[in-house]
Amino acid sequence: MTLDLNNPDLMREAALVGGRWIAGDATTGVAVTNPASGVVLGYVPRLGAAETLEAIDAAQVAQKAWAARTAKDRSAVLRRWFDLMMANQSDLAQILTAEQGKPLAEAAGEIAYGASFIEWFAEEARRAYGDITPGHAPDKRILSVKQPIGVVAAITPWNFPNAMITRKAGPAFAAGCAMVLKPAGQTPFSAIALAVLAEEAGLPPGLFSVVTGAARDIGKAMTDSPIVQKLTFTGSTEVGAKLYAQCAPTIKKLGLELGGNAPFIVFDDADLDAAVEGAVIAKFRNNGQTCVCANRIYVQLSVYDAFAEKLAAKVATLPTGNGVDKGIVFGPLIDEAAVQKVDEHVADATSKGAQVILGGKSHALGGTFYEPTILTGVTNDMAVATEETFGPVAPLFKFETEAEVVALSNDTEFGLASYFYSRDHARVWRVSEALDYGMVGVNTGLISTAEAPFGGVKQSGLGREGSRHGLDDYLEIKYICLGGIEEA
Ligand SMILES: NC(=O)c1ccc[n+]([C@@H]2O[C@H](COP(=O)([O-])OP(=O)(O)OC[C@H]3O[C@@H](n4cnc5c(N)ncnc54)[C@H](O)[C@@H]3O)[C@@H](O)[C@H]2O)c1
Ligand SMILES: O=C[C@H](O)CS(=O)(=O)O
Repeated sequence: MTLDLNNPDLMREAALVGGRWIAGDATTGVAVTNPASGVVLGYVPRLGAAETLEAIDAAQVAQKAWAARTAKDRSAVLRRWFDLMMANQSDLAQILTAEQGKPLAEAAGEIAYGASFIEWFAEEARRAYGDITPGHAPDKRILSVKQPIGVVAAITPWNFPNAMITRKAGPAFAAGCAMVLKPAGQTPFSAIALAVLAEEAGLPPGLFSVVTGAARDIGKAMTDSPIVQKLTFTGSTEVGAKLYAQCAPTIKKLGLELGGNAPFIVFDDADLDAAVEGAVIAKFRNNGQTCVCANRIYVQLSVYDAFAEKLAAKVATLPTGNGVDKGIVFGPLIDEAAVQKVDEHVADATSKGAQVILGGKSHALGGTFYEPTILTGVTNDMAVATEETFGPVAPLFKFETEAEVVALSNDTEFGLASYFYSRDHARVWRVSEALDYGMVGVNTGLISTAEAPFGGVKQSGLGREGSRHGLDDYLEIKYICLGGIEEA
């Protein structure tokens, strides 16, 4: 399938291994399909352990030279990469929509968001400060310097095929590391397009590899390799736990951005219209396929009916369709398994007494399109209360007191994002501090930005991506003790 690209070279049916491009084809390669139409977009090579080890070896060589360059020099290359991403934003968005399904406007937004991590870490690259600490003895001086971890392996998901990569590549290259990336099998072309632009920006050969193909084999080669000093993974908690265990024998540093089950709380003192706007973003962005999506919507009793009515009225105006068509808000779900999970959650809820006030079934468009759905009368015994739906289902729970809803919100093994609406400043402080999550959105449903430390607690992961903290996850602190400094 041909896309209408200004820069056709960005849509490359190939993987990048240690500086060489390996072509994919229909006979031996892996097909990549458009979730809106089922049409095959193209093929990427089915690579495995051998090519992964080749990429790791090349990364080890390239990383040494890259780390030896000045931070200012590395910063300039990253800045050029950012400029190229923005100059090619329309093409990158077209590729992203074609393989992931999100509407073009949302895809273009992801490109800008993804590029912002490269921009941010182009600036942070020059601020990996060390310390000189007042010593404990007159003949000694205590220094600490920050140095790059080395070769990093990255594995990323399909739901944000651009930004989940740059959120790792930005700090990694800024710190002086090299990266071997395995993108999601559903969305490799966005990763490949980033590599094409990285080469053009001046990233040296071998520093960044994109290995497509057999996930388990590629992942095992990454986790087994003693050369790989860090694994950074974004995806499900289930897979994250497996990779965590696989990294243990070589004591790798880990970055884990895993699953979520975000509560979205509407107190009776909230601005209801603002809360509805926030709920639409927090619940339905990327068709509900984000790790920080509101998975449980708790509404205080006295405003429950008004909120439910307003939310349904708003969502009913938002169109579903092919993401390339103008004005579309809801694209397809990524695959049939995603539709099945959404259907199971809706069926489970209604079988236990929930009511469907909007949607509730596959869309008339067929395929993997699903009607945006709002459920009322939802209770804690339903699957939507404990499982990540990862689709366009807004389950509305009732609550009476602040203490009750904080306890309900925290009753999960996840701890990524949380949200609440209230105009009582004392309550804002109390609830922000009481929610057991890595991130809290107060009177907003959209919190993700390069300037902020993105990440979770409990089984939602380890580490932070973005902010000034994000660079530290790719640096080691080296302590240098200077002795023998005798008095003159
Ligand atoms: N915390 C975050 O920032 C964040 C962001 C996006 C998605 N997610 C989570 O990811 C999940 C959805 O994404 P997904 O379906 O792509 O997740 P997934 O865990 O199924 O896959 C993620 C990546 O891991 C790879 N993978 C799967 N099994 C593997 C194995 N055994 N060895 C090596 N690699 C393997 C996949 O090919 C893909 O590239 C949801 O749970 C969502 O919450 C979290
Ligand atoms: O799926 C979760 C990603 O982290 C998306 S975002 O960073 O919240 O846009």
